[in-house]
Amino acid sequence: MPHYPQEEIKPYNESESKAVQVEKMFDNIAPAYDNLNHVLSWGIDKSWRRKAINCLKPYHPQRIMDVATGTGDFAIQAFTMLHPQELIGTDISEGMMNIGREKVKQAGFSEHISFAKEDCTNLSFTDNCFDAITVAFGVRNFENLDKGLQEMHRVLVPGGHLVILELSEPEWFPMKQLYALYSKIVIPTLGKLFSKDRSAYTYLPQSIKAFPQGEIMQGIIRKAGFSQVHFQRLTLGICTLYFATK
Ligand SMILES: C[S@@+](CC[C@H](N)C(=O)[O-])C[C@H]1O[C@@H](n2cnc3c(N)ncnc32)[C@H](O)[C@@H]1O
Repeated sequence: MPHYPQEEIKPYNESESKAVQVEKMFDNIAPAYDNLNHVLSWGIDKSWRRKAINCLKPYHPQRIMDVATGTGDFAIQAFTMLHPQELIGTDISEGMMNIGREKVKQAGFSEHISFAKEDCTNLSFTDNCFDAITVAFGVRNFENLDKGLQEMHRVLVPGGHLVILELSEPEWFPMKQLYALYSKIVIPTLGKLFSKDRSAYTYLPQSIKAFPQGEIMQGIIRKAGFSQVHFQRLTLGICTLYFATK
């Protein structure tokens, strides 16, 4: 049974599970993902990622997992800024990770960054084994948000940190109105043009709209067992950064 509205928003149909459809969708759009990502966010996603990784700098995490790593941008950026001994990128889409693997190889980081197919709502790792976990634009896609957060909490060491970046809907004029136009017209049109998968880019704004934001998401993260949960709205509320401690 879905607990939150976004768990009912699925890319293609009502019959298959959200996880199966999300995996298919990201396998489909993988070749277009990086270009579209940077075009749709006007490149601002890079500064959001830097801001998120900077939260971890004071703690010098040595073993990091980048959940929903996709094509590996966040993993590569985190490795470059934090120099951990080990960084594992996990995701349910092999199509996305194959592009990430190639980028990691090109960057010469293959010894330090690895990839593994893992559903975050059922991780295969033992308890207390990561110093930090990052997730960029991933939690909105989980079939069961509570389970995903509980699993991340389980595999973090006590005192370890979780950083989440997620897209959000701006609440105030004029960004609220601008974003409404952008998400209804620009995102689906460009998405269809570049990726040939119109459903994927109507799913995107619908899932952002349904996803719990700000104080509500803060409460959900606390409920999974985290303490000191803080959040910060970025770029007038288009994105929100959450930072929590186990
Ligand atoms: C929008 S992409 C984000 C990729 C990357 N983090 C970035 O910043 O560009 C979302 C990713 O979440 C992955 N994903 C969705 N549900 C997942 C789950 N339950 N467990 C692990 N990864 C998941 C998708 O396969 C996809 O690669």
